[in-house]
Amino acid sequence: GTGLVTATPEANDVEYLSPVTIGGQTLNLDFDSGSSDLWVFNTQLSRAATQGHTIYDPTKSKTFALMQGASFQISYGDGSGAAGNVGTDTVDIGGATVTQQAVELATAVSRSFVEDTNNNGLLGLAFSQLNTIQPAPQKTFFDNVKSSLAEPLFTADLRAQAAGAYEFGRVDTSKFTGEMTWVPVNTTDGFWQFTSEKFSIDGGAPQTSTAGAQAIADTGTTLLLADPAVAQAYYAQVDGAVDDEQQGGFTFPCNAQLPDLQLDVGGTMATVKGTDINFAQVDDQTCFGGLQASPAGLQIYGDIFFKSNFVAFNGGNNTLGFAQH
Ligand SMILES: O[C@H]1CN[C@@H](c2nc(-c3ccc(C(F)(F)F)cc3)no2)C1
Repeated sequence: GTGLVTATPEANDVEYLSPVTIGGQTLNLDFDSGSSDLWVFNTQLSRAATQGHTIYDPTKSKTFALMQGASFQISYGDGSGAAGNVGTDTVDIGGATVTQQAVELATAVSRSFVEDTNNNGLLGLAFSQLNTIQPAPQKTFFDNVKSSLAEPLFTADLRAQAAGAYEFGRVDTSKFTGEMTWVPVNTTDGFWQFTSEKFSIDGGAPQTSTAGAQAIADTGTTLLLADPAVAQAYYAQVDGAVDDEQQGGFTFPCNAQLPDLQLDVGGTMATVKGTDINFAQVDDQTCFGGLQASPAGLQIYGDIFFKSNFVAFNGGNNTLGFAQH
């Protein structure tokens, strides 16, 4: 079978939310190809924590079962996190269905999740080895649904300030232009990881990123966190750009002409549109860049990258497909 849901951007495209039906109850979740837990806001959380959120009530589901003795605790790149207990229930994403999917019920969430009232939990789409359930890690929705899909893959079609889609089981070739390039994935660390060691600015001479070399496709990260050499070289081409410690990264005058950025994905160059690199206004003249230096050795290609590139995640042969859109 297949499954299709919309991916609706929050303000400034900081995240994209998609409807998931759990035991007959539908919540908007943040699909995250950089983690592997499916957890939800639910009736166990305090009224204060759930104010404004849509919550899952396991007592109202005919198909819920508690996973005795199981718990989870997860933290994300920005220091946010959640923890709680675990059950199983029927999970449906746009028609693709898994019975007895591990559903993690938060009993504690960090402040930033409480305040993000449209986000009612995360659905992890990285590899199951990263699942945090104890004593025994459980499979992701994709791992469970894969064998029943027409093709063992899902695609991310994220758009700048417009509704996009996640699709399970097929590659909708009407969603992109030109050819799709497939590259091998290194699953050792549980991410959709690939080699990315070259870059160019506005189609100029290719340069080699020094610390870079490896990148992950991460729909749950807002920005494009690249090798510092990439960010330095890019913003050197933008008049008035500065690395502003107070703002936490590179900023530039909002009327700046932003060049396109080409990034190597497994040997082929993928383009990130300059317009997509203007992320958000931080004061009347100044804008914050969607391209920033990665704090780690690993490059994290987040939503800024996906706005220019349609990506297919193939769990059958562990490859990633990239196409411009
Ligand atoms: O951990 C890595 C795996 N993917 C990245 C990720 N980060 C979040 C996240 C979502 C929402 C929030 C909050 F609502 F603001 F709290 C915080 C973090 N989701 O995926 C980073």
